[in-house]
Amino acid sequence: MALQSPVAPRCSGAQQPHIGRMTAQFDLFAAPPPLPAGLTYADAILDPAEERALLVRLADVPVTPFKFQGWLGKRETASYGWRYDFADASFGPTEPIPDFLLPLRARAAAFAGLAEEDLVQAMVTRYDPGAGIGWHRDRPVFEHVIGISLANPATLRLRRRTADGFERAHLPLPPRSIYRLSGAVRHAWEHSIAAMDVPRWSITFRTLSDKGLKELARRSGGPDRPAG
Ligand SMILES: O=C(O)CCC(=O)C(=O)O
Ligand SMILES: [Fe+2]
Repeated sequence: MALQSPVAPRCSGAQQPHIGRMTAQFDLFAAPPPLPAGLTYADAILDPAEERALLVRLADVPVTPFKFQGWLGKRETASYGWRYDFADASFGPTEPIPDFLLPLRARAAAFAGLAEEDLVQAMVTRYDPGAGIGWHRDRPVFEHVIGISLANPATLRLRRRTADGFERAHLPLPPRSIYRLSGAVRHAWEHSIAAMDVPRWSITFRTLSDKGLKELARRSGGPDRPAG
C-alpha cells in the first residue's frame, strides 16, 4: 500500500480538538474544557486513499467475535504480537503484527512519541452496525493505548467516578483520526464507544506495562498464565 512514512499529526492534545464535557450549565461561548489528562488526538493520520487501501487489507483479516465469560460480543477482533484472552484471562504472544500494519504503527509511534518497537500489540476491531464497546479500562498488562479510526465516525465516551456520580467527557473520532490514552485518562477514566448504525474499524496499538513486562519475564517461554 502507499502508506510509507510517518506524517506530522495536524493537532495534539495541547491544541484541544472538539471535546465535549457535560456541565451543569451550558455556555455556548465558554472555552472548551480541557481534555482529560493523558488524552491526545490528531486528525488525518492517513489520507483517504491510504484509508481505502487499508480497508481492503482489513477485509482479509480473520476477525472473530469478541468473547467474554461465555458471552459473544458483536464486535470482532484480531490480535497480533500479544493477545489478552478475556475468555480465560490468559495473556501471551501470538502471531506477529502483519507487515501491512507496520507503516501505520510507525505513524502511531511518531504521533505518541513512543518507540515503534514498543508498540508490541496491534488489535484490529470491526464494529458492524449495532456493535460498540462498553465501559472499561484496558487490561493492566498494557500501558499506552493508541487508536486509529476508519470508515465511519464514532464518539469515544469517557467517564470518571466522582463523589457524587461521574464526570464525563467525549471525543469525536472521525475516520482517519488517531488518539492516545495514557496517564490519568487511561488509568483513572473509563472509556466506551456507543453502538452505531454504520460499520467502523479501529486499529489499536499497545505497549506493555510494567505488569505486562514482569509477566513476560516470569513466563520466560513457559505456558500462559492468567494475568490481567
Ligand atoms: O475502537 C476503539 O477505538 C476503542 C477500542 C477499545 O477501547 C479497546 O479495544 O479496548
Ligand atoms: Fe479500550
